Amino acid sequence: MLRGGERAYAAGVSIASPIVPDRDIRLDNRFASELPELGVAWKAQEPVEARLLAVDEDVAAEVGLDPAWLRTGDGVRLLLGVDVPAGATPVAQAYSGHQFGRYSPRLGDGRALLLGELTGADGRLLDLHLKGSGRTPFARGGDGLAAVGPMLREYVVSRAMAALGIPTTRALAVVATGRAVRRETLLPGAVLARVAASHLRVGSFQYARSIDDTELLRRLADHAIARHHPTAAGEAEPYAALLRGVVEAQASLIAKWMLVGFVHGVMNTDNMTISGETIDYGPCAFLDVYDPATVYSSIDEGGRYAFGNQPVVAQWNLARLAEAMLPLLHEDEQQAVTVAQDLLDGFRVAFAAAWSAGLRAKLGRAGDEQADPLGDELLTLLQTGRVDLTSGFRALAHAARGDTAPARRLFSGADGFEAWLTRWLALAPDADAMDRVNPLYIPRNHLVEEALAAATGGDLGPLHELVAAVSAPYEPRPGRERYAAPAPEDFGTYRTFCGT
Ligand SMILES: Nc1ncnc2c1ncn2[C@@H]1O[C@H](COP(=O)(O)OP(=O)(O)OP(=O)(O)O)[C@@H](O)[C@H]1O
Ligand SMILES: [Mg+2]
Repeated sequence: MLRGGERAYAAGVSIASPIVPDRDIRLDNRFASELPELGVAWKAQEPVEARLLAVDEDVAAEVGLDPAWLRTGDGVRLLLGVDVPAGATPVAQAYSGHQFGRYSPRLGDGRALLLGELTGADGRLLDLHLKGSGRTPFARGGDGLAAVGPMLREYVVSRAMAALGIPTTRALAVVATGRAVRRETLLPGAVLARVAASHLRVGSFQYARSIDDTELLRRLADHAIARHHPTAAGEAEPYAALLRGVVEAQASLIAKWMLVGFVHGVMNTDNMTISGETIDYGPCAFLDVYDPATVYSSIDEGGRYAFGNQPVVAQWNLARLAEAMLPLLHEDEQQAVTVAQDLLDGFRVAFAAAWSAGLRAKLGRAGDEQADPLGDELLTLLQTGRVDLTSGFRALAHAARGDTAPARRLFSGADGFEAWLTRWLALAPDADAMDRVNPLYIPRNHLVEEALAAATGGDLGPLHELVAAVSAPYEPRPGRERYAAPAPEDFGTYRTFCGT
C-alpha cells in the first residue's frame, strides 16, 4: 500500500478527479537485504511541482503497474520515489568504475535510487530505479539532479532499442520536478523511473573486490547468478559459469549495437551491466554515415569509445570484471588468471558469431556463410561511399525486389558497388526477411535533438511523434518519411554532451 495523500500532480489530473484506490504494490528488497554493504538506505527528494511527461505503458504492463493509476497523484509519487509501499527499502547503490580507463574506487548512485524489485510477467524480479531523485552520499560534487532533456533522451532511445530487439534497461516514466537544474544554463529538472533486469554493473564487482571482502564478493556473485544466469548455479564451477554468461551476453549485446549503428559513448565499467542489458543513455547516438571512427561525445577526446572500438572496449571492461572475480575463480591466483583468460578469449568468438549471423540476416541470407565476404566488402563500400547505414540496408532490400535505383543512388560514391551488387543479387536475397531486421526508423540524432529541445520548452508533441515512429521501426507508415531520412546537410557534425 502506498502512503501519501491524494495529491494530483499528473498532467491532466485535477484534484477533483477520482483517484484509483491505493494498490497492493509489492516492492521487494532483495538487493538491499542480501547485499547491505552495497547500498545506503536513502530517500528521494520531494518535487517542487510534479508533472508526468511520459509513461511507457508496455513497460508498466510488464511489471503489473496500471498505467492509468501511474498517472494519478499517488502513481506519480511512486514514480518520484517520494511515497513507496510499506516494507520497501530504497537504497543508493555503491559501485566503482573505470572511467575512460581511470579507476575511481567509489562512484555509486550519486543521483539515483533503487526503490526495490517488482515482479515481471514471467515471474522474474525487475529493479525499479530512479535517476535524478536528489543527492545521495555518493553525490560527490554533483547536485543529484537530472534535466528533462537527457531523461527524455533515455526514454526515447531505450524505447527504440527495445523495439529493435536489443536488450536494454527500460524507461518506465519521466516526471518533471518543477525544480531548475543548473548545467550550462538553467534547465527544467526531471526524474526518470527505470525498470531493469538489475542494476548490477561491472563496477559493482569492482567495488566488492576493492573492499577486499571475498565473502561479500561471493554473495554478490550468487545474487547475480540467481537473477541473471541461474543455470550457472548447477555447474561444477558456478562463478566461472557466471563470468562466461556475462561474456556471452555482452558479446551478443555489442554485436546488436554494431548492427544498427548504436554508439553508446560512455562505456565506462560502471555503465556495463552483468545482465547484458544496455544501460546509461548519456551521450549515446546513432551512426548516419557508416564510419567506425565515429565519436559523438564531446568528452571522448581520444576516441576511446568510438563506434568501431566498442567490441574491444567491452572485452577490456570484461577483463576488469574477471580481475574483480579472481578470488572466486580459483584459490590459486595464477590458476584463477588462466581460467579468466580462457573465458575472456570467448568474447571474440561469441562476438564474431553474433556479428556474422546478424550481418547475414541484414543481407537477406540468414545462415549462409557464403554471404560473409560480401558482408565485409559491403562495410568498406558503406564507408568509402559515405553511405547512411540505415537507409543503405533498406535500399538494398528494394534492390532485392528488383528496384536498384535507390541503392545505386546511395552508393554512387562507392567504387566497386556495381560488381558487388551483381554478386549479391545472384544469391537471391530475401527482401522481406531483410525488412524484418533492417530498421527504417531509428532515433536519428537530429530528430532526437529537435524533440528534446521542444520538450524542454514545454512542447511534448515532437517527442511523442518520434516515440511512435521508433516504436515500430520496421513497418513503413505513410506520413513518416522524415523519420526515415538522414539529417539535413545543415545539421552539421553532431556532438553529444555528458553534462546530463
Ligand atoms: N548530477 C549528479 N549528481 C550527483 N552524482 C552524479 C550526477 N551526475 C552523475 N553522477 C554520478 O557520476 C557517476 C557517473 O555518472 P553517469 O553519467 O555514468 O551515470 P548516471 O547517468 O548518473 O546513471 P546510470 O549509469 O545509472 O544511468 C555516477 O556515479 C553518477 O551517480
Ligand atoms: Mg552511469
